[in-house]
Amino acid sequence: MAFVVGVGLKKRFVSKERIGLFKTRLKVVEALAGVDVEIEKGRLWSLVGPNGAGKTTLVKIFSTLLLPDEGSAFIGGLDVVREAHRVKKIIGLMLYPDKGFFGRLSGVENLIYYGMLYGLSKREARRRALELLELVGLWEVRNRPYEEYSAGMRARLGLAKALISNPEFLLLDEPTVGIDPVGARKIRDVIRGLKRDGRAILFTSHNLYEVEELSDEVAIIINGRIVARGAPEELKRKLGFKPMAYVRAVCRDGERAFSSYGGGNVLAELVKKAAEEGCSVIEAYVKEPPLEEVVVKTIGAYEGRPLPRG
Ligand SMILES: Nc1ncnc2c1ncn2[C@@H]1O[C@H](COP(=O)(O)OP(=O)(O)OP(=O)(O)O)[C@@H](O)[C@H]1O
Repeated sequence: MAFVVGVGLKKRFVSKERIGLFKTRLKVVEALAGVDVEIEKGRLWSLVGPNGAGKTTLVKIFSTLLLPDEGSAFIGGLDVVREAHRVKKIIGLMLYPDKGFFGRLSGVENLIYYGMLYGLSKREARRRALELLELVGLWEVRNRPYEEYSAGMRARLGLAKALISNPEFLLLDEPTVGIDPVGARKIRDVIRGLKRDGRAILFTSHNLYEVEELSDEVAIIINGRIVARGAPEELKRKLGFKPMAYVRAVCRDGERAFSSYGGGNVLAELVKKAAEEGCSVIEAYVKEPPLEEVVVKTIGAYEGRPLPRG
């Protein structure tokens, strides 16, 4: 059994919708319509999809902040609903935006506070806080009050907070939003290190380049239903996206380009064809379709179409 398991998770929200100056009606939103999840230790599982698709709802269920209406979820064999207090000890959550910090306290003080909430002694919490501030690149500003932190610094502190209890399962909801490119790369390096350490990670991001870089498995969610899933390359093939082989060569009549859908074998054929035509190859490569194209086209294909039953 995988370390993190979700089976048939469903969640509905009922809210009031204003339909006139004084009139309201009840609106039912099916945020999750039967979602299955499996994440092994040392693996990163990404959930991608449009705004309002249900990503944060799933993150909140696994982090015990929301109860599912139906289905079950387990982390390390612990039931997320019935054993929530034990689950909280083995997970780390980073939500965007993180509202759990005290504005007047410094970064280090905020982390010490959370470390002590997790049962660390003050000395141990301080040691861990300083280690994490270094890890996420906040060492220089560790003593500045949180209210003076920029959006990117706040996001980094959110990641440090998620790591304070040395969790086995990390839930990272848009961890690089608002972080500058250099900082985002550093965060991705930290995430890679966490995977190597054997932690299971549930990750959401609208930055599909980073999703492709980090994920072992990607699930595309639309209107609370997962419509496709698999390792990035597998997902592309399943959805009919193929790599393209390109060859650039200098021929008697000038420079020519040869291209065809396919991988290494097709590339070898193109190189052979160029040589047979008396050309000298100057460049030969296979280009994968970016995950972004695959996800955007998949979401577009479902627009206005009834979704498969969850
Ligand atoms: N507390 C709530 N009350 C009513 N509706 C809610 C509530 N929380 C979420 N929803 C609705 O549930 C659906 C799923 O929301 P969710 O926040 O999970 O989406 P998301 O995929 O994380 O979106 P985003 O990419 O914008 O963060 C949306 O239609 C949202 O409006």
